[in-house]
Amino acid sequence: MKEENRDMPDKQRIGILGAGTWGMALARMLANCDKEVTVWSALPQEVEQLSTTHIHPKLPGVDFPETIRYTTDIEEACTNQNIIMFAVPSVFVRSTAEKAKPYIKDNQIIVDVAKGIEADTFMTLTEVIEDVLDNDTLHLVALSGPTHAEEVARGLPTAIVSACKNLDAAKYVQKFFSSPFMRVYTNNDVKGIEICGALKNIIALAAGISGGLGYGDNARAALITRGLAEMERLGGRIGCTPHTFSGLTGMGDLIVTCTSEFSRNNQAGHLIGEGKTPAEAVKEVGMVVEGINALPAAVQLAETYKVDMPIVMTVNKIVNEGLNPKDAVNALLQRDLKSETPLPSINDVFEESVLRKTRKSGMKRVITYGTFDLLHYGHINLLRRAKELGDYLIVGLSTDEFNWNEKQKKCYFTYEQRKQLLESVRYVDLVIPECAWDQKRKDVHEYHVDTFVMGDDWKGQFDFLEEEGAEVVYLPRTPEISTTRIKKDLNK
Ligand SMILES: NC(=O)C1=CN([C@@H]2O[C@H](COP(=O)(O)OP(=O)(O)OC[C@H]3O[C@@H](n4cnc5c(N)ncnc54)[C@H](O)[C@@H]3O)[C@@H](O)[C@H]2O)C=CC1
Ligand SMILES: O=C(CO)COP(=O)(O)O
Repeated sequence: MKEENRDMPDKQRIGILGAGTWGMALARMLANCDKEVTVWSALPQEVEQLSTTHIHPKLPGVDFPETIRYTTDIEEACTNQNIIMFAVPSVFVRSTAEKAKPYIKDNQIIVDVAKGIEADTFMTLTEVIEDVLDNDTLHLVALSGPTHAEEVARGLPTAIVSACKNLDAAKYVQKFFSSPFMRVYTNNDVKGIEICGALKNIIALAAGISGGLGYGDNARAALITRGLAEMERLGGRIGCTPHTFSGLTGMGDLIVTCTSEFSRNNQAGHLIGEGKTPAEAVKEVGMVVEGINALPAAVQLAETYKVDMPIVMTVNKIVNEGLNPKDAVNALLQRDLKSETPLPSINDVFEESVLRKTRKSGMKRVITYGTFDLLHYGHINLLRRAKELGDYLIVGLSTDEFNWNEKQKKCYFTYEQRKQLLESVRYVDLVIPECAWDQKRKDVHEYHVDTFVMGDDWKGQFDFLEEEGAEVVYLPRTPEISTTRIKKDLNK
């Protein structure tokens, strides 16, 4: 981060995009901390009302400093600012970024405080902004935590997290937003922070629905705890840091949203539990209910990553498929009995920590696929050369079902036996199941693969993986040996 861009001669300045309750609560806090605050809104009547009354209709009893400037001109809000902050509801983040794009300078710090995941792209909101602005010099920060606008606007103690891959930018935002009543922490797990922010809203809908049905604190505590387990499971598969989920943006925000009378998601859920339709509930709340917006992406992510998320799925059935809330809760309770998540083994922890590292992290990951039945020196030659292309070798091992259904091939050794053999080869770091031809594209992303390796009998057939960012290498096979040959020779 170039420090000189932050050295502005006068007061520190911020342009806030969005004049809802959260944008305005932060505008008030920052203006009271002597920051120069400009608030942009897409709605001219909102700008008119705020600049004449200095009152926000959804934050009654809160007065806003007259120093705050209001505008409908996004160029004015984005020009010459230390920070530009996105505070519009998630569905408007992309269109607002498109409007702001011409006025964003290099090295700009951009903070997002909205919580959600875009429905069609499954991008988190800093990813959406990054996608639109398409400028490598920008610093994108997610600012998130258990922070109801109604309390921040009244100066009540609050803690929040400034998350950015660039520590200097995270610290800059930490300092900028620290106030006598707001304590700001840093974190570099941006994806984890944003996944937490989006998913906790869905769990809060569930908590509200439960309350609306007349269920008590026990049910709410169960939903919070099991909801957190669902968030952690998905986060773990995506590669987020486990600790994030027990932090302010995970457990903290989940607690506040599932228990507070101020929560829009909790309120909407309550109304749905009492029998209102989701549309009626959203209308009655009168502010954005992000849990509903986040449902399509959450469901898709759970299905794509094959993560069990029963609470999220149940809320989706109620909100989007018209399932009766009472029946839905009964179905949730009647599921197969199981244990609470077991502690991962030391090996799992190690694998997780390796696989979480993204490409360009310095560790080069290689993947290869095959059946590896009757493991022989030709296999070992291939595995050794594959490992030499990087630091960490993953083997996608064809399952017995896949071999039988797709290749009409029956192995001598079972999948578990073949897996055990491969795991004892010193070149192999991880064995994963290969269950379908088309999983390779997904694996390349999920395991942050740099190099895809196959024997040269497959030459040309996997070149399409280069589009996914992996280098594709075909290694010459050891000519005189193969499993088929061994079987044939033994049958002589
Ligand atoms: N309210 C809260 O306590 C907190 C909210 N958040 C997040 O902040 C985001 C905003 O939430 P709120 O301020 O509560 O929402 P809100 O419902 O109060 O925001 C409505 C605002 O959206 C803006 N808007 C309306 N139509 C627009 C358009 N076409 N284009 C651009 N902007 C438009 C307007 O300024 C309007 O006032 C959400 O993602 C929410 O999850 C995060 C933390 C706390
Ligand atoms: O994110 C929030 C509090 O941290 C706001 O949650 P609600 O949108 O449910 O009010």
